Amino acid sequence: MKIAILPGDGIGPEVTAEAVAVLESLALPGLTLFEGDVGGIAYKRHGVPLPDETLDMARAADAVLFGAVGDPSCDTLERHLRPEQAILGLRKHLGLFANLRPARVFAGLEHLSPLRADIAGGLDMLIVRELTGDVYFGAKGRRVSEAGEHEGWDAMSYAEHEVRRIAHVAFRAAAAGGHPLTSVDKANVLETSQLWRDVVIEVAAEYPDVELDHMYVDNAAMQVVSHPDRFGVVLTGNLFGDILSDLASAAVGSIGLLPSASLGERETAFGTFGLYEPIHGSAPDIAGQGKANPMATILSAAMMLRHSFGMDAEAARVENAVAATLADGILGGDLGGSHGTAAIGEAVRARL
Ligand SMILES: NC(=O)C1=CN([C@@H]2O[C@H](COP(=O)(O)OP(=O)(O)OC[C@H]3O[C@@H](n4cnc5c(N)ncnc54)[C@H](O)[C@@H]3O)[C@@H](O)[C@H]2O)C=CC1
Ligand SMILES: CC(C)CC(=O)C(=O)O
Ligand SMILES: [Mg+2]
Repeated sequence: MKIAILPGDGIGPEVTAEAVAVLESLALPGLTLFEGDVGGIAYKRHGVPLPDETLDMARAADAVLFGAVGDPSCDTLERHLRPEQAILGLRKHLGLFANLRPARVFAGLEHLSPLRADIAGGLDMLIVRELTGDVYFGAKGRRVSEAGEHEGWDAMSYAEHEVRRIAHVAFRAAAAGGHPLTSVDKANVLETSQLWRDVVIEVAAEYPDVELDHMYVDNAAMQVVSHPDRFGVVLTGNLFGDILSDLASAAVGSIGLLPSASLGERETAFGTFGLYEPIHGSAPDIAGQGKANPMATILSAAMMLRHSFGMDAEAARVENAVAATLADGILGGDLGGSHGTAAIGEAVRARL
């Protein structure tokens, strides 16, 4: 089992180190780790945010553990050289169109949520976000209008096959768990969303046991914090999924708690090839201070064990250790505590 470790920028290396330590302490037989440069650090060392060697390393691996990319000193670079292009490029080149972002309040940990405990207790949803299409990957540019004004533009589009394949992922997840499925779009305004909705309705015919409803994204944002219990599986596009998952993380308690799995169609000898990363970014405001919560990355490693290595028991072991750490009040600053990155990682390992 080969894992490519891509720590990236800011808090990426700090949180990745703790997740790697958790994986190593499980003493899994035949585990080999390779490390590569990605993001701003790669730009500074190699002149590009996603060097060919890094992409080749990811391709040769059975799974990728990714930290985060983003560096304020790179924000004025031409867009194709910016650190964020590395994660977009990895997703696109590796065909990782299905992003799973589970958000749940662990039983007994409702107090970590800013929501009222009776509302927070109902938060247990899986956001299935399309990851290689939408406005993030459309044509974009600058132009000058007839009036001489500068304009920025980004094209939003989805092709039927892109919607169909992510819809199947979401319907399968809903069917397997007996959950309702909510497809989130903005079909009242966007043609891209109307096509999305039409295709989702078509796919629904193959899953007669899944209860499907459609919701506009603005309403969905409200419902995530007012009635989270009405969501089981949430199916949505790249842009809306990005925003809704940060919102869901805040409702859980912190963005430092939400993991993700990015999957495609490639199968390895061990499971489905995937890239695993926390949903947060490089958090430049706390980088280098040992303050970052590594739990989202540790939980991402647990998702790797489940999806890429078929190790459900080990995945549950890691998830239970994180829940026990939280229950014991070992909290980072993001959750009102004072524990640092290393202390949290150590506490999780002690509870494995
Ligand atoms: N997948 C990726 O690599 C992503 C990269 N980014 C990049 O990261 C950089 C910073 O972006 P922001 O919008 O500030 O989002 P961010 O997620 O990095 O940070 C947002 C806020 O959450 C806090 N935070 C994030 N992760 C945390 C953790 N593990 N523990 C404690 N607090 C945490 C940060 O301190 C900050 O106050 C930008 O360059 C952005 O483009 C943003 C999102 C995803
Ligand atoms: C940096 C962006 C491209 C990605 C992002 O915010 C995310 O995937 O959550
Ligand atoms: Mg995001």
